[in-house]
Amino acid sequence: MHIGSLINGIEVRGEGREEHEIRSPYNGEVVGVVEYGTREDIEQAVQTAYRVFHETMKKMPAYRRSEILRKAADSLEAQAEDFARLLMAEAGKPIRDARGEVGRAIQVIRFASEEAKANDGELIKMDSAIGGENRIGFAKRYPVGVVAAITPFNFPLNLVLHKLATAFAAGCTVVLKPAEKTPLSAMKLARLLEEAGYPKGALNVVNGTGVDLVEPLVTHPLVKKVTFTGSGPVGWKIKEMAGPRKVTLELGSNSPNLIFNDANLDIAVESILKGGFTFAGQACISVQRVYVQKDVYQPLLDRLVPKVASLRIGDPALESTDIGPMITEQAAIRAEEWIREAASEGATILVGGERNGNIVSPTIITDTKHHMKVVCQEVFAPLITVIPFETEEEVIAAANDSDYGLQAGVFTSDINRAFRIAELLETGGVWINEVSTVRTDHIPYGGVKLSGLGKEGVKYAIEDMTETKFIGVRLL
Ligand SMILES: NC(=O)C1=CN([C@@H]2O[C@H](COP(=O)(O)OP(=O)(O)OC[C@H]3O[C@@H](n4cnc5c(N)ncnc54)[C@H](O)[C@@H]3O)[C@@H](O)[C@H]2O)C=CC1
Ligand SMILES: O=C(O)[C@H](O)CS(=O)(=O)O
Repeated sequence: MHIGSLINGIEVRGEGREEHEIRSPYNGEVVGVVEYGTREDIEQAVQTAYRVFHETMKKMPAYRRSEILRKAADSLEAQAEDFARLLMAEAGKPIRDARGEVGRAIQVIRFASEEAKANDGELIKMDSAIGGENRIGFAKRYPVGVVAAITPFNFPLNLVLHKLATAFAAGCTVVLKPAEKTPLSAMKLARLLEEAGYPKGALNVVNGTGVDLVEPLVTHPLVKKVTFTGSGPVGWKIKEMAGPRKVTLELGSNSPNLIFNDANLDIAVESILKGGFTFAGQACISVQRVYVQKDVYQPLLDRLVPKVASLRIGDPALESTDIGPMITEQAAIRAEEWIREAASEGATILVGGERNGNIVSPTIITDTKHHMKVVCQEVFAPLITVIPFETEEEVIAAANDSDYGLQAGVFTSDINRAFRIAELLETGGVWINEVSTVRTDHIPYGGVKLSGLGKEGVKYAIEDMTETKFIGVRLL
């Protein structure tokens, strides 16, 4: 696959644009070539998106947007295996996980198709206010206009769709800057959406690095909303750049998962295994800190360690592979350094801790201290720390002692405790008897503290791509 950027339905390439190879994170094979767009391409893309918003999208009825999205979902379903193989090739995602991502992406488009037809406002009970008698009031939502979308490498299809499908459902137009490590699936998706009926220029994609392209994109006067998913420092910098525009930030975390002594340990172990190691832990809600009540600390480890040790590491193309490569060797080296640093300060590596090129073996660390990077920062690698606790108060304090707050998991069979803790955890979402890593695509999703700002989840993302206008009538 050789791609450029997509502006007004035309793929722009050549004319001095730099070529970059996309290589498999697993074996370094070239899987595609991308030509980086320029600042001028950003200008053209935004101007196009602005024109198409006013000339076309504003006139397109909701039923038509819904139909186009339905067609896009059917088309993605028909090409699901091709997309899964592309995700596997460019991101190094094990094929079973890649298929899972495509399955979710299809659902995202279907949810967006339904939401395109949902109510876009509410009736206000005007006579609740003194002086409101004899009046009718509406709060009606309108699309904001041009949305700038910036996305990360780890879910290169689904997280892109969380922005593209929702913007279209809302009636907005988009300029997308996908992750430079995974632009191929984003471009294939853009073509699919146009074939399904997105008007030319409703979706524009400019490929290249964030350093080069994001500032001119998010500061453009015609951009009304910025939606970013990626790492914290970049996200908060973008928010500063975006000034008065609406901004959604979906950022990282070091998710806490709490296992009480009345929990079903088999379920907890299976869930941690999946939630801590899927896609080599490169998910922002990956299980990172596992707090286990003292009575069940050793029994949990006795069950978990052999299962982690038996995870199959290797070629993401194989159906049997559980753990593939990390996205780059630098990312794997960083994880290895953090593990070594913790070990040198007294932590115990119960399993894993080794690196071979881009691959970090699945790792469990115990005897950690709170200040260690593997505990207090986002590891974004196949690594969990397991920490004992005694009381409910103690574990709530420990879980909340974090700069992040995205999602958490609590395992207990005491429903009163479950709700008590859910109220007290400082995160955007809490699962009971499920790990932090689980996300269905229609729930409100987004962090507090340094984990982000605003919510995604189809309906919630759409709300954030609209402005509410009040319209009142005085009955004469
Ligand atoms: N809360 C959420 O929903 C999610 C959060 N993430 C977070 O994303 C991170 C991993 O993804 P990456 O792709 O490595 O993140 P990243 O922040 O490096 O890149 C994300 C996007 O920002 C752009 N970018 C990078 N550096 C930039 C700069 N200096 N200025 C402007 N733009 C820049 C990139 O080109 C890319 O499009 C993790 O921290 C993870 O937790 C990932 C997925 C979902
Ligand atoms: O959609 C998801 O599963 C997550 O948003 C991906 S990530 O945020 O965990 O990276």
